[in-house]
Amino acid sequence: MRDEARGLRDEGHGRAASGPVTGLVERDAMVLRAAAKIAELDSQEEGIVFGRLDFDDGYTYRIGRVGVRDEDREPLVVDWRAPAAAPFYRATPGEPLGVDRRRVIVCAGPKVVALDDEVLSAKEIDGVVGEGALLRSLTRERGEHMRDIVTTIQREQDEAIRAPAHGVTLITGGPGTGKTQVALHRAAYLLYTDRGRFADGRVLVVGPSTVFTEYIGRVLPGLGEDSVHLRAIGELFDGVTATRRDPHDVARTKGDLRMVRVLTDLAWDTPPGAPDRLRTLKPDDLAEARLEVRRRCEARGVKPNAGRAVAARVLSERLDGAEIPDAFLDAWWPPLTPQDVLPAQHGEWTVDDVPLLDELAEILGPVPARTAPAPQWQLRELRSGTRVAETFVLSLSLNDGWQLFAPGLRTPMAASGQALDGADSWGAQRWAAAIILREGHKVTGWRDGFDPYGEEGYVPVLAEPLPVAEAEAPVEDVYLHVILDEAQDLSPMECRMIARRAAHASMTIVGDLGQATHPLAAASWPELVQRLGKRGARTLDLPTGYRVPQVIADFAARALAPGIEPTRSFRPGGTLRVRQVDDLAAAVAQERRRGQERWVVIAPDHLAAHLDALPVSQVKGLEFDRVVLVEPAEIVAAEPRGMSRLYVALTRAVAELVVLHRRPLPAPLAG
Ligand SMILES: Nc1ncnc2c1ncn2[C@@H]1O[C@H](COP(=O)(O)OP(=O)(O)OP(=O)(O)O)[C@@H](O)[C@H]1O
Repeated sequence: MRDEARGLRDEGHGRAASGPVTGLVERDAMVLRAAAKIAELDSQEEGIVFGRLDFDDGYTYRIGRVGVRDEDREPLVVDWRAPAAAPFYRATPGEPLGVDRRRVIVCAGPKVVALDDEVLSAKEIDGVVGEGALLRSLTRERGEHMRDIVTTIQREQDEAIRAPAHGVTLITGGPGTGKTQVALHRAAYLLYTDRGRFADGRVLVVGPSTVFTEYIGRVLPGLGEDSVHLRAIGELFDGVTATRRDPHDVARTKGDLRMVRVLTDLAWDTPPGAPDRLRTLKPDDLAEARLEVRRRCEARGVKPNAGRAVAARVLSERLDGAEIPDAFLDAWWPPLTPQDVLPAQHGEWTVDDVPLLDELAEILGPVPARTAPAPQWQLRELRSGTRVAETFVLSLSLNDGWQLFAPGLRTPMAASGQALDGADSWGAQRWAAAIILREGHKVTGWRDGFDPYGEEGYVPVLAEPLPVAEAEAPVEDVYLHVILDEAQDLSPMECRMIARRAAHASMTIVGDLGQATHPLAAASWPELVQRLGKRGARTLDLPTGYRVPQVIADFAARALAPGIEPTRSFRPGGTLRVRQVDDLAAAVAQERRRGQERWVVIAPDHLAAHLDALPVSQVKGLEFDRVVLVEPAEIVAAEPRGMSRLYVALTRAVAELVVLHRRPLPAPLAG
């Protein structure tokens, strides 16, 4: 397959650059496709085969990260997402699906280092080897980033990953049940099943924070998928990256649906710095005129940014038909961006501001593009053809052959990729015309001119004057599938922001009501689904925890909200220590010194900086080998859903949890 891809690339490069313009486009497409394939194959070398299924009818096949076929198109390795690979994840001794033996092949680079076999039939099978693949995977060295689980996906997880794409799929489960993993593998699965539909950024995955997206960011590329958009909630509005959250009381106000009304009033309000007099019109008259403009616009569904003409008419009527100067309108009814209306407080927007900015974008409407005509100087130069400054120019450099310069650039056009040697001026013009056409301009003739270095050259006469560079119209995010992780925490305003992006999309909603900490979190899943503008969902529950050992899970479950089932844990081992201390900082330092192990300290937000710890509000979705958790009572006291916040913090440790407290433990933990 590599050879084939390389052949394709070389053939692409070989297509004559001087041929018809379609040749160039084709060449680019071919080279790009081949490069993508080569990159995919290179990235999947490790573990290209990781499984084997032996069926009771003697049939055997191998499972891998990508499908591999021989020269006759016969499958050598089945892609893990193909229907044929499903028994690898679903067969159990109770329901073997015809599988006699499932083998997991563990590789380091191209070398097989271990085999794990599981016999699913009652028959005697020779040569069974290895320990449980899942256990091995759970106990191996962990890195800073989440790694994929393709080799050990469990049955219920597989069912959630392969649920149909359409409609709404709700995946619930306690901490560490693999919800995030399932969400990411599901994205890869959807791309595999319907690449034509979902490729090119049509799948959006939303996570709670940038720390979290950073942590999980390597999983999809590791699965060979790099076209999925992965965003934190604070990154959904273009142009703003928010990482800090507001205190819970502020978050409660900002997350409330009543903000829509507040923002609407703000959007129609007088912008700061607007003039307050126009001829005979005094401040009160202008304020009244503004209300009238709003009334008329709203009656016709015109948004503020499209209201300039209405504003001009209303003012003109009040000045006996006088024309309103552009300069006045520019200041009194300027086009506004959401950031103009809601400037950042203390120099930065918070995550809770992002849905408000997004709402404002909807209320204000797009900022009208100024359709500036080509300026006079440009038309003049295009007509005279004697200067280069702002148009293309083709010149002959003694050392480098024919070169094409683009408007405003002092270097030859990078897009053309090369200079043309050994051609006469006619051949060079044909070559240049093809490249200029690719840039969107038709050449109708050539005149004499100069290149940016003053060398004589040819300036193309273009069918239309070269337009002044305009800001490109923003590409609308049309997503066809939206995956929400930690969805239990979305406020009504955040749901509106997501619903706008998911209007035409099917959805996967992933979360755990037991970990809901937002003051306006939905009380139930149907309520959340409704907030997202959807109806009904197929629900899949993940019952088994793979992160937290049972001792820690049992302790954490004491903080679990009533009515929610605790998770049964698969992970063995684990230790838990709870210590009351006099001096928290000294105790933390002492824990940090213990052994060579890496400890992560989680503390109430207001103590975090002082203890050089992670603020408890930022650990959702993350996991660490060893956790020191400081002062649970203050975590609980800090916010209305403090107990759920504590539950999140208690369920981050994979191996060891130490709880340090000076104040008495919260009642449920002490019990
Ligand atoms: N089938 C599996 N094989 C190997 N490891 C797994 C499997 N399922 C889950 N894990 C591991 O368990 C840990 C928890 O998974 P994940 O973070 O997806 O859980 P979660 O349900 O999203 O947790 P939380 O609710 O706390 O965010 C991760 O380290 C993940 O790699």
